[in-house]
Amino acid sequence: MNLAIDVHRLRKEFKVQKNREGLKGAVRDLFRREYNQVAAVKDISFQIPQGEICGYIGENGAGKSTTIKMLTGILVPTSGDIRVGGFVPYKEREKFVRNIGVVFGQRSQLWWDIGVIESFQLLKKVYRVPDAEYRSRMDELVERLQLGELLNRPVRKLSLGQRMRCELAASLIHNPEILFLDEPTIGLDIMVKTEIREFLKSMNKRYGTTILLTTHDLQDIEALCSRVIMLDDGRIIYDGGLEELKERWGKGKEVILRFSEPVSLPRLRELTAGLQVDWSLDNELTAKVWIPQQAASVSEVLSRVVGITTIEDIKILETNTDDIVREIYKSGSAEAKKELREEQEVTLHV
Ligand SMILES: Nc1ncnc2c1ncn2[C@@H]1O[C@H](COP(=O)(O)OP(=O)(O)OP(=O)(O)O)[C@@H](O)[C@H]1O
Repeated sequence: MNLAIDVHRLRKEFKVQKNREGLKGAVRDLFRREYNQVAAVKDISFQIPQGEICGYIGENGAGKSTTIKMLTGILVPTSGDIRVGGFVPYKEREKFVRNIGVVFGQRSQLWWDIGVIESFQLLKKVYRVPDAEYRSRMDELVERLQLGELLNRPVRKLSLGQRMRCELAASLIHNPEILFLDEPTIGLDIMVKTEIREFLKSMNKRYGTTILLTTHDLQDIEALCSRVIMLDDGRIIYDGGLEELKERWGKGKEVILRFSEPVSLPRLRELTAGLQVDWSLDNELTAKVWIPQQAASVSEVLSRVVGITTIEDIKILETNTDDIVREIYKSGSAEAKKELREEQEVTLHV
């Protein structure tokens, strides 16, 4: 397996100045500064194979940006090993940057006062992209990201969504193997978010571009990532498939059924006797059933009720990823949460 990103026991500590209290303390600080060491990333290890789109998530201050800055060579790690595209990012800067693209949603890599196309031409020179390659690449990016009308406008005159489309194009001018995206959809409306997600998916498929995506928007993760790495207080608390995460931590499913004839709660409960599911009625034709993860499957419940009358419509609602991830953040550990749930199950069965 070819690895795009290979990280072993990566650590970053920052030296933070201590502020002593009061005026006396402030004066003493002027003469003799004291410092604390703060660990932002604490000995994390992970590997990302070429061509994967991986979500890198965590609450504010978890250490995501610090990791991305080390992976892109902006920060030097305190300890640990990193290889990105075969390079040690902070050592082999010039060769290394030709392999990667970076988009920081909150910061621009384009020159504010000049036309977008001029920024692109400058980046072409920085990355030493041959003319023919640049032309065919630009044709593709302009078409896919609908940049035609934006090319001659200065960046400061673009809307956020227009600027983000240009930022993406800028990060891909040199066809990098690995793309780092830090909050690429922040502040964008749903239409632009969707366009950007579709674009990223197609780039990944077409060129096998590896993407590491940092985001607070879990819809980005759902749309793009098969894998997610979850960070809390500088440590990895989950690294695995998104579906697995949902299966492991989802609490159950709610199924809404619309019947062709009136149904009663006692009848529904009687039909599903023995399954620990919970029925309620919205109106005489519409019933809701909550199926806890461990209690029964949707098909078991449906097979019991299917005979009573025709089912006109079925809607299955799963616990959404936002809820699952919020709960894991709250508990601080995916493992701790699992133990907690197992405990609850034991209590339930007693
Ligand atoms: N240059 C720095 N000097 C001191 N501390 C820093 C520095 N950069 C980051 N930190 C601290 O390291 C921790 C991790 O910060 P980081 O920016 O990596 O988090 P994050 O997960 O990207 O958060 P957010 O979602 O808010 O961007 C925080 O406690 C932050 O205050």
